[in-house]
Amino acid sequence: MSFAYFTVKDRLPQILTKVIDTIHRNKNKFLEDYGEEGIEAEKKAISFFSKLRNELQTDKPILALSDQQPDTQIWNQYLDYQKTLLSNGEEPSWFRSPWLYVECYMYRRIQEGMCLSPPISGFDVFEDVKKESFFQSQPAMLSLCAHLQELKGKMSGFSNTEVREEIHKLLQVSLWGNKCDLSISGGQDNSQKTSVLSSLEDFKAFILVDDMDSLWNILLRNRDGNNESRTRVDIVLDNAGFELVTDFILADAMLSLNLATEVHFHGKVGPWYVSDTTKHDYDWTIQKCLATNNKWMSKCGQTWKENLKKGRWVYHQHLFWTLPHEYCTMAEVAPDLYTELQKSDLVLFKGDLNYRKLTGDRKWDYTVPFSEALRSFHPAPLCSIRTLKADVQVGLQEGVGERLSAAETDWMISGKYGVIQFSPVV
Ligand SMILES: O=P(O)(O)OC[C@H]1O[C@](O)(CO)[C@@H](O)[C@@H]1O
Ligand SMILES: [Mn+2]
Repeated sequence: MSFAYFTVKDRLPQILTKVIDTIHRNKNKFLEDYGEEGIEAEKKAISFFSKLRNELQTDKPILALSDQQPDTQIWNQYLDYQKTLLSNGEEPSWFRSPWLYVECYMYRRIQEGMCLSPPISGFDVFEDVKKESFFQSQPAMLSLCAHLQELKGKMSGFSNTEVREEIHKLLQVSLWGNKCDLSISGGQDNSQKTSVLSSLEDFKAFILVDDMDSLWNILLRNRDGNNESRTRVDIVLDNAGFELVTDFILADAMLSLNLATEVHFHGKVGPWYVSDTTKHDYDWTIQKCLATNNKWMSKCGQTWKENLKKGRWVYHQHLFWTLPHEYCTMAEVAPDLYTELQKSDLVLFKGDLNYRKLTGDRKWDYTVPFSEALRSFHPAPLCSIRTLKADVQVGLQEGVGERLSAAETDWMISGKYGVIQFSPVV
């Protein structure tokens, strides 16, 4: 049984069941906020999601979206396109369509279900689990915040070698932070319990592609350049919770160590793949850090808030990140976003889903160069920072993929391995 099949058959219905439970559990909140209308909406949403789960489990055709959102038409056109790929008038269905498309489609249908259930439409069905995962990983986050503040205290005398070592560390922390997504665990707790910093050396053996020095060469230019030089780094965010805090720590360090002058973050417009970061999650996380009674963490929160105010950090959102499209179509489907990314000196793509979209989720040979798998997607020098949770991997040395496959059947989906994989503009 392929991982794709297992996902659609077991994991996605499980996530829908959790969504239904969550809405049911919040019934009183809806009653308090909206009275009887809130209760009616709760019923409507639950019946929508039960029906959706049934469509999925019985392999019904993929339906066009019926809400009126800015991306509705694009989704429906994409469905029409999927139809053209099938011969003899067959209809795309849940089990007979590409995994990437079906999985994205399910999350888009969840948005549709909420959208069609006013007045509770603004309710984020994954907010509870995202918050819980933040609180569960708080000890691990605290130790990272303490580490960062300590670093700031001593970095003024740092040599480039020391700075390099530090940024390598924080890149790895951000990589392993990607283990903590809630979609792979079907919405179950998957938080970080221990400090990653102390385990980095042990984990090194699991980094299959390590291009950290290519990033370093870009960042070093800013540090060594004159004061007027500007270096913009973009981070295409993945999960809220522990991973987001590791990304904040990395972004903060890049500014503080004078490796970048501005960091631009890209988040999702709505709830996505359970734990993906929305604007609300982003602001909430900074606010929560700021308000804790731990002095290191609250100092971090304060700095991050100021960074936003002063424009050193910028938050962006774009519909494209929640479309099913692979990134080689970005220039055509979302030219404005492509142009925005072209302004960057380095774009970091966090997480597994981004990797699948970068490579088009194809069955590439393990040794195909990353730049080739990106096809025409080269807006700026870019890097994927991702733990392996889906069966696509390129850019490995000859024989490595085969050796791993022989030794561990689940090496591509366990999240145990990771890559920090760079592509220049070619
Ligand atoms: O949060 P991430 O790293 O993008 O992981 C999400 C991944 O989890 C899955 O749902 C299961 O592997 C994939 O579809 C997806 O690529
Ligand atoms: Mn995710």
